[in-house]
Amino acid sequence: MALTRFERFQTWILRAFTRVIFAFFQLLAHRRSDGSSKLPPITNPLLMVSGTQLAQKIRLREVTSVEVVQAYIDRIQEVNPLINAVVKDRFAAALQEAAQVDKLIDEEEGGEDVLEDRLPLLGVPLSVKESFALQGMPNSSGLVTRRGVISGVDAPSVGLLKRAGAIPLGVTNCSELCMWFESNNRLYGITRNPYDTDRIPGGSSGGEGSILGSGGSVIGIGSDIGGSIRMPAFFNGIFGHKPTPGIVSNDGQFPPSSGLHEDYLGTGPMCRYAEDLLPMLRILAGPNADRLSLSSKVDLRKLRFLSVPHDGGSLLVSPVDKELIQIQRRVVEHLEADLGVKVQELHFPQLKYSYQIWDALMDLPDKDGKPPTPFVEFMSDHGRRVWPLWELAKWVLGLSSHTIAAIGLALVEMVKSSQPHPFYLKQKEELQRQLEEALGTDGVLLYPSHPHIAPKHHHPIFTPFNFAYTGIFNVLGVPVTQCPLGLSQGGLPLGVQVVSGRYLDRLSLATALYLEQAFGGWRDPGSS
Ligand SMILES: CCCCCCCC/C=C\CCCCCCCC(N)=O
Repeated sequence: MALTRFERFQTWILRAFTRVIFAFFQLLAHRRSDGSSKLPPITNPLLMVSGTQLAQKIRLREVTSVEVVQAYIDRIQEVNPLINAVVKDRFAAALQEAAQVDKLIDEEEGGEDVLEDRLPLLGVPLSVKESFALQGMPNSSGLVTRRGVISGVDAPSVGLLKRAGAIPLGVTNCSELCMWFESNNRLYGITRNPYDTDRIPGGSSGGEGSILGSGGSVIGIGSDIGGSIRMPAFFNGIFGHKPTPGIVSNDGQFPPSSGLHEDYLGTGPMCRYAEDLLPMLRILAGPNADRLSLSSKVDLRKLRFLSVPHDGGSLLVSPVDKELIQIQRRVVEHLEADLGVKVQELHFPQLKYSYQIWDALMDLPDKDGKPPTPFVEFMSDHGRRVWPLWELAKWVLGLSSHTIAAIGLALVEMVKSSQPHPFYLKQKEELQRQLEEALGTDGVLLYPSHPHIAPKHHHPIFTPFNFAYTGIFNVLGVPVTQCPLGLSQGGLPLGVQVVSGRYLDRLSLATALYLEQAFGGWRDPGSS
């Protein structure tokens, strides 16, 4: 299924056209930009340890929870004016809760083990994506018409983290209705990348990515139906995990899932240190954790590693940056030299239809025949319908309360056929079969996280289909861990997606721990 000459010509024209338009856009945007700002380096050593280690230090009374929470509040206050990641804080309440934790530890007579077992994250600060219900905090998903919506209860996933002892510091920005990979909306504004504030932190969990990457949070929670955990994790140099579907509850988020979206949406941990991924997943999974056998030891030498360097040349998606191809090759070389394994390079011809496959699957009805809620319905203004073309006209005049991305998605929805194309459904079946066969029960696959290293602000408008590199694994229903791999020549995070078979999340999580050791994991953007 190689591309025909005509297809290659079409692609070339499309890319050249996009480049010219973006260059023109940049020229205009440059005149309005206030320039990139450098984040201050992290000076407090408390900010340089994992959540797991912080919890242990708190339990052992080496440090108080109040000290830890205060250290994170100080860092957020230092960086947030530059990155606009935390959109509403609860610092006073968090400090009170931390004081209660310290009191509880003073009074606990059962010993450290009891606390570790019952409250593994006791006293550790947590950030939460704003689209999740967190009691007493806004839950708008960046929608102006939801201004003032305050959660009365916690989303089940957030509740589990709180019951494990984590202390939420606030909620973080996302794209409008969580359906874009730049975190910008008309309610809270635009979030910036801590490594270069002229660049995107990704989306939709971009506030999480940005605050974690900047050292203003150590553990957080995100959601992902097309890459919304993995893209921000990649662009901000942190870890993120999209679990096997059906393991972590997606309830208590806005917008709620409909159609088959529940099968594709993943709620999962985002964090700076790989050792926090597994304990967080265990907590988030609740009773479902047993289905993942997370305590079984993984011997990396016994795994089969597979590497897919690119999607094979999609007409719609950009080619993968050279530095990303090179770093994935370095991972392969490292695995072979260090573990003595042979990494097999694979190519799946269907991957070049990743966007079309994702799009076709997203339109399918649920098992009762109910189609997904149209995107435009979520945009509606207190029951008043939003007309995408009218909204576009308003946007041009600067009068719309929606982002161009949301308007664009509503327009696309308006013109596209509601019947998924059978060709793409067939491609998905074939890809699923081949992927499952390749992964088996001991396979781990490396795949680029995105074609580009963190792009400039607004660039996704010109490359809207690039999320297909992550989106394809949502519809394939496999777990994926996003791993940082150091910085590019330009000082921006590099990374890779690590994919494993269904219910075998522990394989990609173990690989993440290994890659952190080998490639250095998260770096302080202030010192890099
Ligand atoms: C401004 C132009 C808009 C054109 C829209 C072209 C169609 C692209 C289709 C879908 C983009 C969805 C991006 C999904 C990003 C991640 C979503 C998630 N929550 O995981």
